[in-house]
Amino acid sequence: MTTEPLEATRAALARVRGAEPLVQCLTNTVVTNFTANALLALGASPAMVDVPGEADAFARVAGGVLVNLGTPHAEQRAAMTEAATAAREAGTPWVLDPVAIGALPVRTPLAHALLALGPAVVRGNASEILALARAGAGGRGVDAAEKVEQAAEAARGLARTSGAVVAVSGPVDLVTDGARTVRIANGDALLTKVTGGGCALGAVMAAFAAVTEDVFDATVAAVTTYTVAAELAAEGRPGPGTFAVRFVDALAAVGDTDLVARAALS
Ligand SMILES: Nc1ncnc2c1ncn2[C@@H]1O[C@H](COP(=O)(O)OP(=O)(O)OP(=O)(O)O)[C@@H](O)[C@H]1O
Ligand SMILES: Cc1ncsc1CCO
Ligand SMILES: [Mg+2]
Repeated sequence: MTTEPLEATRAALARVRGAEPLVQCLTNTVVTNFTANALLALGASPAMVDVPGEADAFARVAGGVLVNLGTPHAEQRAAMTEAATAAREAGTPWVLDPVAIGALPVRTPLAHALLALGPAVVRGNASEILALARAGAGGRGVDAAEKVEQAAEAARGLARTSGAVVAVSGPVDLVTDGARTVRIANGDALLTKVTGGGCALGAVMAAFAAVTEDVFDATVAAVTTYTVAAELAAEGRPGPGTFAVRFVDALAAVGDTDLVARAALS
């Protein structure tokens, strides 16, 4: 890290809230509303601009872009390639979330093609990262079949070959740029009982990357803020529906005191 990670996280969160970065999301139909609410609660400004003919221009003015392959219909696939190409040209950091790749025949080659367009961050569960690194067959639908540490070496290799920061989610998240690796032991299993727990994290990474020079610092800050908020929301062990609502509230409320008290970075 360029700065001590907890300090970098606190500073990055303040920048997100101060700058209200515009985050373009090309994401799946399951999690669109949850993702927009998570970004708004955090202090960012979401825009689900995923139509060919609009995606290019928007990626040039957005602070960050999310490309999530959860439900990649033909029109959205065209817009994804458009947005990623424009983001690369304009220097807009963009996040690739290769949802459920491995065996599925449309999204798997699409993920590899998008990877070649230079995402700033690749975010996925262990099975998705192993599949993108061509070291695994993929997960069970959108869920991981492997543990985070089983994907650690593949994540480092993928970071080195692609130039992206790679983030593997799970009970303990791992973030690597191929040289540096940080683990974040925060979060709550309730995040896996609500759809979009991983998908909204990708959007939050785009918001942090929009306001942070070092993409590795940005990604660590995003995961730390997001998973500490999940811990706040999980207090009292609510059911999954109540947790989802409380999580949005917690993204708005999470602050320095919570980060200092809870962040478990190593
Ligand atoms: N057992 C757990 N304990 C604590 N936090 C967890 C646990 N499992 C996942 N998380 C957290 O949940 C978030 C989403 O991670 P997960 O690995 O479930 O993503 P995913 O499989 O891509 O999700 P999605 O269903 O959105 O595709 C991350 O912030 C991670 O830290
Ligand atoms: C359930 C589901 N199916 C495709 S995308 C998605 C959201 C969680 O990844
Ligand atoms: Mg996922």
